[in-house]
Amino acid sequence: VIQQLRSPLRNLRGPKGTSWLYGNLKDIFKSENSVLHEQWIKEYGNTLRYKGFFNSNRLFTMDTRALNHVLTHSLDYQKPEQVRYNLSRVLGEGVLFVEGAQHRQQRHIMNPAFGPVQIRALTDIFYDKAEKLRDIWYTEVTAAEEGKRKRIDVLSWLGRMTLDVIGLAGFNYNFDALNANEKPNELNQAFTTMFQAGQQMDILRFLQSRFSLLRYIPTEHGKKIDIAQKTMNRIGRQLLRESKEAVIASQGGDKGGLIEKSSMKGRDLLSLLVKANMATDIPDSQRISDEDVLAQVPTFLVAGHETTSTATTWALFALTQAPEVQTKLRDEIYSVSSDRPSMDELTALPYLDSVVKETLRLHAPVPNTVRIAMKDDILPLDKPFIDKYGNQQDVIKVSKGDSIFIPILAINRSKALWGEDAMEFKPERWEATPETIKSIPGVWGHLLSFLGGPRACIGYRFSLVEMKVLLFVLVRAFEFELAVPASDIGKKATIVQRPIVISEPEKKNQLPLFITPCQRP
Ligand code: HEM
Repeated sequence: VIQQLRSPLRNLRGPKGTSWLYGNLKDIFKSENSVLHEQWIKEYGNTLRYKGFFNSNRLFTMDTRALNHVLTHSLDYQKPEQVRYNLSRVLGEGVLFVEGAQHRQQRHIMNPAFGPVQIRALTDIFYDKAEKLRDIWYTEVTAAEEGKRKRIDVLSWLGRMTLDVIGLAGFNYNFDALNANEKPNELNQAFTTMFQAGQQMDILRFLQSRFSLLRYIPTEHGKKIDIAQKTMNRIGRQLLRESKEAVIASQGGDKGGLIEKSSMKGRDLLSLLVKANMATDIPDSQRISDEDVLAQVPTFLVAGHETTSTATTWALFALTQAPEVQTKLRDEIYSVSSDRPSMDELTALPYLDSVVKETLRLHAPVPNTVRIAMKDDILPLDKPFIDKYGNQQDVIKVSKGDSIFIPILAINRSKALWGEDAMEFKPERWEATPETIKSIPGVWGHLLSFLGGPRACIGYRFSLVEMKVLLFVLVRAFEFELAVPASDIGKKATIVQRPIVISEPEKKNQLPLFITPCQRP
């Protein structure tokens, strides 16, 4: 209460809360991502406040200078305590969870594993799994009865593909999720339990995330997470042990052979991380503990699996809605003679690049995130705003504890930044982009999709190459058509925004497509 009374955000204009407990959050949750925020911008301008839990004030600004300040000062703007609690239940203290010096230390050790050279070495894994998916789809659609077309839920298949990829590329573990006849293996089951539990919200969980004393109350949901966590931990330790043994063996056994940080040759991310952490040419103070290394296994799974499969699903959706784009992309792909171009050849394809950028712009898989101010601060602005007293303000004042919404999707599709056609899927826009987007503080492509600053997505290169391989292999082999009317496709607003068929709510997330093998000219 005191924090709310002293917060300068109370002087900003914005909508009234519609619930004493949820403020405007339920309305936001009920509507499609960003839609309500975009209405508020029209009503109150670029900088406003809306109501969060217990009607607290939350800052919402589209000002790219202010957002840049928040993202680049990651020590002063951290993840909210309740988000961190929920993350830690599922992930342990991985890089997605930790803050401050521990985060800097983990990122420092992990960054090299995500460099272009390391991702190049993973490209074969992407191709192996993309081709396996292509062959499965081919068998499914050609086995359909004469005259009947088989609907394929591309979202779930792409999810299996990216799970297999992150298993192998992340820590040399074979989920074999693309093997439809096999029961999901132990780690897959544990991960699914955790992920589903992580997405559910009830009143007790909500209160537990806010009030630490309540965390001692045992719940069914908590028990499930505990069991899944034990499985993940056991398998994680085994993978870590294997990685360490492999590193030692590759350096000529444990007879004092020196491990150079620059000699990273193992392919999977965990091995690279283990190698970098065991390197003899880094000071001990830079090393991270085994527990911290272990926490990266579920972190990679959660952060790197659904995000990429969702992005590729939206790319296929967009292609079904723009047949001319699909044809143009296929023509470009056909111009490549090899079925497996190298990572460099793939990244040099301009239209494929534009399609991927445009998908990540308009269908950002993570549509927003939130930060908390750790101290009183002043955010610089590009453009002044008018407060609720009608006065012009040239900066935004925030106080310690204030919550700040980071509008990834709203920035990605802002008409002020991208032009009047910002809501349309147009890969051609990337041939000549407006100057205004240069102010967007994103780590890649002037987009906020992977965020920016020290907490930007570490896996963006991994994801881009994986998406490009998938689109190359799939669009080369098939034509895609939506199996339901486009107006029946909606977006479900959770952490990752996935498609739903509005008329089939019981099926949860899905994207049903008709897939036709194409005849190469
Ligand atoms: C299209 C795919 C992806 C998207 C859109 C995406 C998006 C994001 C975003 C928005 C964040 C910042 C979240 C926040 O701080 O609130 C993030 C962080 C992160 N991502 Fe990704 N991501 C993708 C793929 C991946 C992949 C493939 C990996 C790993 C293999 C990965 C690993 C991570 C990690 C470890 C972090 C935490 C970084 C830190 O806090 O230092 N991501 N990602």
